[in-house]
Amino acid sequence: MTLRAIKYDNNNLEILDQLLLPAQSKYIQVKGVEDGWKVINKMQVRGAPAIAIVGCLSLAVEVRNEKYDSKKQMRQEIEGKLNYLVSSRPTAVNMKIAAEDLIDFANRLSNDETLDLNAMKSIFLKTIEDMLAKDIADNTAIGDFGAREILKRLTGDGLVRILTHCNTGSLATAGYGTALGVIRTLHSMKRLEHVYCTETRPYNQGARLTAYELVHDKIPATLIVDSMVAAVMKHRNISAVVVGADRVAANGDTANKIGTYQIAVLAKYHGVPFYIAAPFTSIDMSIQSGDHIVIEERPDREMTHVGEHRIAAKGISCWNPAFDVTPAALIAGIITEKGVFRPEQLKEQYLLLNH
Ligand SMILES: CSC[C@@H](O)[C@@H](O)C(=O)COP(=O)(O)O
Repeated sequence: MTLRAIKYDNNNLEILDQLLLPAQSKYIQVKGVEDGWKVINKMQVRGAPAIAIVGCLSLAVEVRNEKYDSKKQMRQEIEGKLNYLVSSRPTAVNMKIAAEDLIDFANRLSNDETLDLNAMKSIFLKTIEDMLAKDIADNTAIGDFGAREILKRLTGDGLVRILTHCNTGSLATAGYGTALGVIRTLHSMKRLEHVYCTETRPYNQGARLTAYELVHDKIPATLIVDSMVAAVMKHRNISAVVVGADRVAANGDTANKIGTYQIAVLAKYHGVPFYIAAPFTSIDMSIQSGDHIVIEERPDREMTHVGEHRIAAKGISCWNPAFDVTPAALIAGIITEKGVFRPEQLKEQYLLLNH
């Protein structure tokens, strides 16, 4: 069993094929941007932070091997390739934000007359390579802030029971995870009694990937199907729900894996605090509300089949949105690497802390 979704050494990029987990652990080499686009689009790598890191590293592999005539040519090619990578999946914002930042950075390097082509290339590559370590550091900070926030509200036996949805762990990030990072921290503090993870139909990120991570780390956990959430809240005394995000709008509305919204509605009814755990790179201040988030629709086959096996009646039509938007009013707090914010505080805190 391995929990390393992304391997990058000596300009060699490999990703753990998440379509094959948990049955097989097999790495695939990503030789450049074309491969990067394909592994993201086919969901061989998935999870908002991992998508951005793999996309950018696929560009790094290509940039290092490429011979450019000028800094201007390098800058132009970088821009075109990053824009192409952004088109691989539309909902998670991390790749788009990384692309905008890197295009802006390449422009500045290109205009800096003190730098030659080689210097521009190595500074640019180093910036991408640093994303791996930064993501892990952000996730451990999210884990600490999130655990403290949840324990602060605690009454009763001192132990918590958490419900989570989809996969937000080492497999969705460079390591440790966001919502699953909060769970890991609670477990390491010996304050976690139990985790309930949803199956997360139709792609089963919960049953295949989160369950795999929880078993790997020996965290006490139980798998439930998506339709059991209300029953678990009624019968198992859930302390908090913690999930990840693909895009958080300026007002706190949050797009995450399909099914998140209904969990938030159920949490409200049962008086369970509902948290989003996400790095600043998942916050999109360019949109005021979740109404502007484009929701990816995936092929029917992901609903009608499990692997090669058809489970739905032939001829039935399907609707398969991969994400939904949870309104800010249902969110108790957004746990980031810079602190935990109520949705209405997010904009002000982001503008203050994002540098
Ligand atoms: C830290 S991962 C956060 C989100 O990307 C995660 O909750 C999620 O919705 C993943 O969706 P996926 O379709 O598997 O890429």
